Amino acid sequence: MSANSNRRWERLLVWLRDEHGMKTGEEDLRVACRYRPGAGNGLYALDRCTPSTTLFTVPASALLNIRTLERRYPPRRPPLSATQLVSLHLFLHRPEGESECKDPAFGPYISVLPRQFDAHPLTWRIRRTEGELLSRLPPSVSRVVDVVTQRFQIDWDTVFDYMQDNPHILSTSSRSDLDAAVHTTKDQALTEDFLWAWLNVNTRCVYQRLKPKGSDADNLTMCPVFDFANHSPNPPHLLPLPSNAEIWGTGSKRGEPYGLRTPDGTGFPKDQELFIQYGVHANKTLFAEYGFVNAMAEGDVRAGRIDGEVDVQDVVERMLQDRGVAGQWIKSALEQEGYWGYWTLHSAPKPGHPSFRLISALRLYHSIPRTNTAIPRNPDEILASWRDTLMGKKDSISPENEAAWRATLADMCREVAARASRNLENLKAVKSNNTEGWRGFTYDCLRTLWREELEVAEAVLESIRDGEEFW
Ligand SMILES: C[S@@+](CC[C@H](N)C(=O)[O-])C[C@H]1O[C@@H](n2cnc3c(N)ncnc32)[C@H](O)[C@@H]1O
Repeated sequence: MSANSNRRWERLLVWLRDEHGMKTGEEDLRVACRYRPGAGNGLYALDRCTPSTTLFTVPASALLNIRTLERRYPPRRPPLSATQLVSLHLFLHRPEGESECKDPAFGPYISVLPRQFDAHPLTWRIRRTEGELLSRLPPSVSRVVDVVTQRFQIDWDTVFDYMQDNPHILSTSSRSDLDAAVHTTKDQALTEDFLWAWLNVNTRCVYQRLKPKGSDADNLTMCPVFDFANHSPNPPHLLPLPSNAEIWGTGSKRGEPYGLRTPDGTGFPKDQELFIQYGVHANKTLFAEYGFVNAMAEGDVRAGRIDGEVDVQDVVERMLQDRGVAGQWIKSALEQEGYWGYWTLHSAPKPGHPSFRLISALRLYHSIPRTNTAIPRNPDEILASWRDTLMGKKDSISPENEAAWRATLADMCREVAARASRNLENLKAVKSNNTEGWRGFTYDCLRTLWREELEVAEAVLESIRDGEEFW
C-alpha cells in the first residue's frame, strides 16, 4: 500500500475504536488491508486463523446504510432507496483531490474508499470515453453494462430531483466546491461526482437484513474493513457474522454490528489473502458491475472444470428478426409464457449444454416451418404442443423439431465460436501498444470474456456432435 493508504487505514482503525467502540486489539481485529496489483486492496490474515473464528466486528454506528443515514436527510415519498441515500451522502462528502474527506460523521471511512473508477465500464459510458474498449465487449456484456447504466441514470435523476426539492441539504456538504448551482444545473462534473459515489456503493455494499422483508432492496450496507475483501469464485470463503435480524426473520430498527468470520472446519495461514464471494455471478455480470472477471486457465471451460456461460440473446433476437411477422409472433409467445431472454450455453456440469430456456425458445422457433415468415394458421395447436414440453408432459414436439433445433443450435455455436476467435485475434494486435496501467488488466479481462465464449461454444458443439441428450 502507498504511504497515503497506510495512513488512511490507521486513521480508519483509530476512528472505529475511538468513535464507535470497535475492538481493534490483535485478538479482535485479525486482518489487515494490503495492496495487490490488478485487484487493488484486499484483506489479509495478520496471523494464523483457526476455523469458526470472528475476524472483526464493526459496530452498527460505523456502517453506511438506511439506519445510520435516514435521520440525517429530509423524508421523501417514496423514500430514497438505500443505494440512492448512501450515494447521496458520499456525493455530498466526496474528498477533493488527494485530500482527506471532511465529513464529520464518516470522514475516515470515506477517505479510504477508492478515489477513481477509470477502469469501470460504467465510467466509460458516462464519460463517453474508451469507445474502443466498449466496442470490444461481447454483446451480452454490453447489454449488462446497458442495464447498469440505466440503474445509474434513474438513481442520479432521483437524487438530483431530491436535491432540487431540498436545497438546504447542500449546506451539510463538507465539500468546498458544491454551490447553489447544484440545484439548477446537472453538468458533467456533478454527474461524475455522483458516479464516483454510486460506484462505491455498487461495488462495495453487502447484504444486511435491516428491513422485515428479507428480499427488500434496502437491505444493504457499506461496512468499513469488510469492504476491502476481494472476490473469489472458489471456496473457502469468509462468512458474514450471524445476524439476529436474519435468524429471527425480522428487520433491525437500529441496525446490527457487521463482520466476518472463518468458515467451520477451515483455517488460514498468516499473510494469506482472505476472500468472500460476491454471489454466484457469471463473468459478464462481474465485469459490468465490478470491472473484473474470474480468471480462467486456458482449456478449463472447454473441459467443463469451470462453468463457463454464454448468453446468446443477440443471436436469437437476430434470428427472430429475420423471420419477419412469424418472428414477432414467436417473440410475443415467448414473452407471454415467461420464456423471453436468459438464453444461455454452459460448459458445466458436463457435457456442455444449452439452458432449458434456450431449448424451449428454439423448439418454438422450429414449430413454424423456417421458410414461413407469416403468422401460423394453427397458433393454438402449435402453442399447446409447445407448452406440453414446458410442463414436462412431453419430451419433445416431434423428432423433426428436435433435429431442427439441434441443427440451429450447432449453427449458433459455430457463429459464437467464429466471432470469439475473430475478437481474440484482434485483441492480439492491441497487446503490445495498449497495456499500460489498468488498461493492461482490462484487456486481459476482455480476452477472458471472449475465450469463455469460444470454449463454451466449442463444448456445446462437441456435445451436439456426440449426440448428447439435453434437458
Ligand atoms: C468490495 S471492493 C474490494 C476492495 C477493493 N479491491 C479495493 O481496492 O478497495 C470490490 C472491488 O475490488 C476489485 N476486485 C474484487 N475482487 C477482485 C478479483 N478477484 N480480481 C480483481 N479485482 C477484484 C474490483 O475492482 C471490485 O469492484
